Amino acid sequence: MKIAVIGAGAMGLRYGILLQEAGNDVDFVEPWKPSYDAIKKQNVVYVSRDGKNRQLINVSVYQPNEYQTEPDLAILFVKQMESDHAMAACKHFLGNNTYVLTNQNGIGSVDVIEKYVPQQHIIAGTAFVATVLNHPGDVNFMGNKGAGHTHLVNVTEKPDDFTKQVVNEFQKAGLNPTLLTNYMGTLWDKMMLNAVINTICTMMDITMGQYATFSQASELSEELIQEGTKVAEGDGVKMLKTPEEMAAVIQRESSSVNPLHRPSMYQDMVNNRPTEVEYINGYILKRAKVHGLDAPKHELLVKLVHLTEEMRRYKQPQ
Ligand SMILES: NC(=O)C1=CN([C@@H]2O[C@H](COP(=O)(O)OP(=O)(O)OC[C@H]3O[C@@H](n4cnc5c(N)ncnc54)[C@H](OP(=O)(O)O)[C@@H]3O)[C@@H](O)[C@H]2O)C=CC1
Ligand SMILES: CC(C)(CO)C(=O)C(=O)O
Repeated sequence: MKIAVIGAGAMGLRYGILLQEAGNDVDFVEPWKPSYDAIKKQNVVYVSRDGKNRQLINVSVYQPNEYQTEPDLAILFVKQMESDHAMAACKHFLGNNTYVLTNQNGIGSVDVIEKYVPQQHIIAGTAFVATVLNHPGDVNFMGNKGAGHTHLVNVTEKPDDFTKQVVNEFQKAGLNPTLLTNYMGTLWDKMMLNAVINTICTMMDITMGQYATFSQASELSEELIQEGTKVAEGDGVKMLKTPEEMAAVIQRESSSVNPLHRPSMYQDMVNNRPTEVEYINGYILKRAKVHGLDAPKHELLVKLVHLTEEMRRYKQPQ
């Protein structure tokens, strides 16, 4: 399969390299100039696992304006707030048959992608996969080979033959995909995990494994998920799991799958970037307001994350 990965950051590199190793023809199209320059100069990407066994992987990287190949599949893996800019820069190579796939955190980018490709050609979903970008062109895959899993779902909720081929390629690449047919339920499911783990680990400056050792972790996770679930129900979304089941997933992902990981929101916070909180807890809040519902716990978390973002200006550089 001809695949163009839009965004050669942490997750773009992880998916692209794994799909390349599984035999696909993968190019990286990188709108972020410092990353493009670094990869082009090195001519390779440095890949380590849990910070060890650093290897060199050959990749092909292009800037959007120089890329003229029409891929079967484009995978969008930039931060939510970069989605529109990246899609606009890449629209010239998206052909009538190209599908666009996103596994970004939070909810929002499908609305952006719909401006550029028809709904029938959008595969959404989520990544239960932890990755850290040390520097442009230098990535750390957290977890052992084959760690993590993905959920894929058509926006139309009608899986077609091409989507099944994508699932097959994800399987070969060790991305452990499950094909689902509940579009919004799938996105909300992962968003609830991020609304707990990303936000709390960022605020508390802790790893996922450390959160799992908190004596009231399950209770706290469940409270936040319950509040979010009421909003999802107001939106007519059928959640994939009960709040109890979701809290158990968070506990398992934190204690056994990614105990050493500091979620991507934490990485944004310490690197002085805006976080994606508005697409996660902030999304819950926005939908609550539409339905005249309250979501005070998520509202507080959003404010605290923004407070921390703004207060970085008083911190001394390390
Ligand atoms: N990392 C993870 O473990 C996971 C991430 N995700 C999701 O995947 C998506 C991509 O995230 P991730 O791979 O972590 O992040 P990236 O590695 O792509 O991005 C990290 C940072 O790199 C810089 N950057 C990258 N692309 C651009 C650009 N086009 N323009 C300007 N700056 C850029 C920005 O930092 P700066 O402003 O400092 O230049 C950015 O915040 C997000 O939606 C994320 O939530 C989902 C599951 C797991
Ligand atoms: C917590 C994790 C790795 C999901 O498994 C994630 O989505 C992130 O770091 O943003």
